[in-house]
Amino acid sequence: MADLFSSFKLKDITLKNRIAVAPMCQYQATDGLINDWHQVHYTSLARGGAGLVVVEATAVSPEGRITPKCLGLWNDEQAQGLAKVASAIKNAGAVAGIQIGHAGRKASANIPWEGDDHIPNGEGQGWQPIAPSAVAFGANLPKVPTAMTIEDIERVKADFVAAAKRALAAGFEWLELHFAHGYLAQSFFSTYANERTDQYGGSAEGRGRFLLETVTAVRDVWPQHLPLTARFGVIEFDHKDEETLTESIALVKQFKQAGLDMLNVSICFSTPTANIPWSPAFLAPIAARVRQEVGFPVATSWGMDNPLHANAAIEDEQMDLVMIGKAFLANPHWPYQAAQTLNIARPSWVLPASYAHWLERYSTVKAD
Ligand SMILES: C=C(C(=O)O)c1ccccc1
Repeated sequence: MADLFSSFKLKDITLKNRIAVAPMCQYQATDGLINDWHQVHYTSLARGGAGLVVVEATAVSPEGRITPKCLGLWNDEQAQGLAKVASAIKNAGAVAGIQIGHAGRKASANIPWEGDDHIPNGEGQGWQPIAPSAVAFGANLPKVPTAMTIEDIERVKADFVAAAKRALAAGFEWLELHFAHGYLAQSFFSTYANERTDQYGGSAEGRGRFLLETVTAVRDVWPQHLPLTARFGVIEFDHKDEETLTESIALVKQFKQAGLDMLNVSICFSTPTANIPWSPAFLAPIAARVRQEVGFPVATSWGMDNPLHANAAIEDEQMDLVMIGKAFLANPHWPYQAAQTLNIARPSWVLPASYAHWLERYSTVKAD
């Protein structure tokens, strides 16, 4: 029976444990380029003992950024910078992953601690968002986006393909498509956002077409021996959950047929009216249902910070990988804390030798 510290092989990539650092936007970039913040941030997380580190939502085009301070992978200079991050993650003993996405109607926003709202037209570094339909998210993101033409749709799919190629060239070995959290791909599938009457709207098949075509197009350029994954919201918590789950799982089955290797199960975040039942491991049963019905590996995050919950989710085969987010910001060595909590032998050795040696030696903790 696998546990949190069992290895995990997906395609030709083997993770040393089931702990992944979830992608978490840092909002520290200028023109989509990394800087010292990202280099230190990801290197320190990778040294913390996780098997996989997934770099934050990285935009496939300038208008695909959530905020002006988001990372990008739409040019070679950005890829060259990210190559240093990928190398540092791998040198620290983790697999280097990256999430690529497009923010859609949630784009052109101020960073969370500077408003977390759409940048007013004509002010600062804002731009006009694009989306499946001219329907605003609402609340703090009231801008009405421009409805995408078929040419726009083709361009954005090509942007995903180009970003995937750049991620590969930069040395990443794990790719996650950002299909969650009310961003562009999620919004194509959402009836809250997609009012199209063409082949990219209407039925669940029509609303899923952009996502499925993007998986197919990226799979064609992402090597078969490397994991291609997606973070996808399968539940909205809007009192229509069974309908959303049923439609979402049917689409995920098509993703699998198109070559997706794993799903990072998340929340739709397509409407400000959702009532999310925040609680420890609350998505684990949802992840287990996707894993069971689709028949491929899943991960999830949100409330998985307790090592006992994370370990149980793996032991009980609810999921194959646990995505830990905020807990890593509070403690970059979370795997060491988890190893102690789970009574793993010589827990300090989940960390690099330069740390493990001192943590284990001259211990002042009286052995039982
Ligand atoms: C910045 C986010 C992302 O990149 O997905 C996000 C947005 C909403 C909730 C959680 C995370």
